[in-house]
Amino acid sequence: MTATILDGKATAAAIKEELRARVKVLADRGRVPGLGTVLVGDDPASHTYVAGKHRDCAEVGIASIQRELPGDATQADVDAVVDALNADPACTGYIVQLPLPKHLDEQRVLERMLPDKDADGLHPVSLGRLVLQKPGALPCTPRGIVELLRRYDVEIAGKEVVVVGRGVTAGRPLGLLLTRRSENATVTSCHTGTVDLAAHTRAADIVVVAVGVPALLTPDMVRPGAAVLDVGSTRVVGADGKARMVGDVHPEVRDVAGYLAPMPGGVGPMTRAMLLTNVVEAAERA
Ligand SMILES: Nc1nc2c(c(=O)[nH]1)N[C@@H](CN(C=O)c1ccc(C(=O)N[C@@H](CCC(=O)O)C(=O)O)cc1)CN2
Repeated sequence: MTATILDGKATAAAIKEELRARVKVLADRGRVPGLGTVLVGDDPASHTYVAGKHRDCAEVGIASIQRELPGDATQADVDAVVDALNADPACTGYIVQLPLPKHLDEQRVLERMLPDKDADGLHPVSLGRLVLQKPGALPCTPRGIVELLRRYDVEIAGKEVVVVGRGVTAGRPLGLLLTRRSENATVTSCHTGTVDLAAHTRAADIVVVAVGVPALLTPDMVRPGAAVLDVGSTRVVGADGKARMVGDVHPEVRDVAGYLAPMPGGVGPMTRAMLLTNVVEAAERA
């Protein structure tokens, strides 16, 4: 068996097309949405991701507000940028690119944001709304995973889902999202403390891996026909001395799974598309 590829790139392109039309309606009413980004330091991956977010904005007609701070910025420097975005009427919503440099208190920065301007769904109030199943911005990676499965008609309701990883941007909120009444999956959360990971993954209809351990999920750990989504992304240097990004799913899983969201080209582009969706929805609510 060769898995059907859950093509996040093509799906994100279709979503952006839909968003372009919605942004035009807003713009015709004089309400162009604006996305702000706060980027601290010179981590190359973070710079790439933020640049991609602004390219996406340009594609669909969302205005961009970019704020960059040096790697030695103080907590007060970051607070000042957050306060300015909170007060800026042109900024519908914004994100603080994670991770922040180690000397900064990430949680304090997120908590300083106005919850209604949280475009990422990572503010404690947004996460609380998710727990309570109240409307609010949803974290982009989990939302992208659910949207990708939906658009490929992969049944979620009643299915056994194993989520490997409990980070705040992906694994932990994904469990909350999938167990909402509207999704109705049964979710097992696995992590570094899980004793027999393979026993869990082998019993799953859907496996999502988001830990950052290259090729952690091997073919023998997957039930034939299951849907597998790779969220991990680790920079490795090959024998040829060249650096490349690798996922958490072993390439041969493609021969066992029924569906595969690969890395690259699966969940990552959906994360970006869901950020735009959150911003457009916030502008439509305002
Ligand atoms: N404030 C946030 N910080 C971070 C988030 C987030 O959702 N909000 N998620 C990640 C980084 N991220 C977006 O910010 C992100 C990561 C990867 C991709 C992506 O499209 N990756 C490509 C592969 C990588 C590449 O080719 O360079 C893919 O999967 O096809 C998009 C967004 C952590 N920080």
